[in-house]
Amino acid sequence: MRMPLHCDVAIIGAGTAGMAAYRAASRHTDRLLLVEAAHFGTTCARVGCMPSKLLIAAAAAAHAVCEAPHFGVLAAAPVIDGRAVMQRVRSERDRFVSFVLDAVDGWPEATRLQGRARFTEPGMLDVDGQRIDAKAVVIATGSRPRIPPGWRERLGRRLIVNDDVFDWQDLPRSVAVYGAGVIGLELALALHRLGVRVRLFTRGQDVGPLTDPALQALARDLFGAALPLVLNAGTPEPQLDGDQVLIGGEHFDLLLCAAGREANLDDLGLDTLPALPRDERGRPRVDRHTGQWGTGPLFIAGDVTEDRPLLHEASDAGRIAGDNAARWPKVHRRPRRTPLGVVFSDPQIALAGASHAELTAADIAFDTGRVSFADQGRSRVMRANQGALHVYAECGTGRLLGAEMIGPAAEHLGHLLAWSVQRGDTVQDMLNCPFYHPVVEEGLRTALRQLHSDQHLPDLPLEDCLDCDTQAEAGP
Ligand SMILES: Cc1cc2nc3c(=O)[nH]c(=O)nc-3n(C[C@H](O)[C@H](O)[C@H](O)COP(=O)(O)OP(=O)(O)OC[C@H]3O[C@@H](n4cnc5c(N)ncnc54)[C@H](O)[C@@H]3O)c2cc1C
Ligand SMILES: NC(=O)c1ccc[n+]([C@@H]2O[C@H](COP(=O)([O-])OP(=O)(O)OC[C@H]3O[C@@H](n4cnc5c(N)ncnc54)[C@H](O)[C@@H]3O)[C@@H](O)[C@H]2O)c1
Repeated sequence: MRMPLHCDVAIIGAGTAGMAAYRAASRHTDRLLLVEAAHFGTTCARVGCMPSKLLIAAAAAAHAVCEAPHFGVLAAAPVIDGRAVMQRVRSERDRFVSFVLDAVDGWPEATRLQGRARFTEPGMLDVDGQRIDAKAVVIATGSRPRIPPGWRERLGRRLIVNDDVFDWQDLPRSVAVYGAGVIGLELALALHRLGVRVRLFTRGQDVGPLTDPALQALARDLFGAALPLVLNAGTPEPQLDGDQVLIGGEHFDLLLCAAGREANLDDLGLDTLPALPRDERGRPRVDRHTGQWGTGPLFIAGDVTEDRPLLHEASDAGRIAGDNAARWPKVHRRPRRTPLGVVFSDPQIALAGASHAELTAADIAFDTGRVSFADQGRSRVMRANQGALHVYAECGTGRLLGAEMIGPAAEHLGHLLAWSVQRGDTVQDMLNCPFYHPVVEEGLRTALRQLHSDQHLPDLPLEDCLDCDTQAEAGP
């Protein structure tokens, strides 16, 4: 039996959250252990954010060629060299991963351990036979794709998940995609634009994360026109037919399952610990300002918590958890940022601040400012004049609460809106800011002006407000 390793903080999982936890904890102690079961390099760099955006960039290049004739620029239909597309995706992906690996390699070797960690009792872990005795533990084990029961057994290697896509040597001829959440939507659109025969199936009728019913309906229309989409498919029963997958009466080379993700919590030996608080859906009930789970020296961060599973959130949560694990028992409460989510589809989607669903569920009285991009000047110039933006502000004060949009430049407008929500701006504060011409942001100004006029808030003194009505002063 090997002697246990003793440390102040053990971190399980070397993804974005685990690495942030390691960096934060290392400011307090060098008695650290970072345990990784599979690959160092993070989900984001290896099989998530970065390679998916590389594939989307190739799809955008192909789409631009298809669009060129609409501008009077004649171009032949693009020829997609699938091997070259995937070569660039893999080599750029490897470059991003190498930066992460360089960071990990820069940390003392004695603080890194390869193996699968499980609790055997509070503060005690087993990593493939090596015992670890830790004063505090951070769980940062991420998540994995959810696969309907029986699909793996039935379809074998014809069933794939996002991880598999980015190791392709060439593009396949056809892919059925199941799940129209963020991953399904981004990958299905990219593959479709790269000439792969795609059909996107979704269990219900929602496409992407928009919660505003009018915008969700618009998303269904826009994406239904952009690619073959089957709504309300339930949970289909795909079959293997020769070397093809048969789903919805159609054959495909592959079935890409993008039906959400499951937290990597089940194989951690948590049953050896005193009961930990969970919500009604079984998710960890965590104080997101401390990262503490329960009352002892146990912290948890990143996608494993199923709370805003995004890169910047995993990084923030990891930092808070690692810092507090090392400070234990002196736990500090830290602020969190305003929610911001972006989908890199075309058109893009953004959610900033509180969503329509959250405002409605919380029974908050809010007004909505709306703009359609169909006739928005700059959007039309670019032939990107699709979609709409809804901005939500508190009744009575005009304080900006949140926004949802599908349309051009959503990744940028989403940032402006999230920053304004976080600052506590009112609609008037935003209208007081400069808007250049001609830019997509002018669409935001239209929505804000409509919201301001609908809210019937008293005008500010004229010396404080350039936009305020001068009628009263001017007289009849
Ligand atoms: C296809 C895709 C695209 C995405 N695109 C974006 C995007 O554009 N923008 C964005 O903000 N977010 C995006 N995300 C989400 C983002 O990648 C995640 O939020 C982030 O990577 C989560 O980091 P994490 O540290 O929680 O988990 P991970 O990075 O997954 O790290 C968890 C680690 O824990 C390890 N582990 C698990 N169990 C154990 C164990 N028992 N012992 C030891 N180690 C263990 C795993 O091997 C893994 O390395 C995307 C995700 C996917 C899948
Ligand atoms: N651009 C980005 O920032 C980006 C890109 C990709 C992923 N991500 C992050 O990764 C997370 C995971 O992405 P995702 O697409 O896996 O999740 P998701 O929550 O966005 O979508 C999951 C989809 O699967 C469906 N679904 C859920 N349970 C199902 C079941 N049992 N059977 C069939 N369908 C089911 C849902 O209805 C939904 O359409 C996202 O929530 C997002 O936070 C972000």
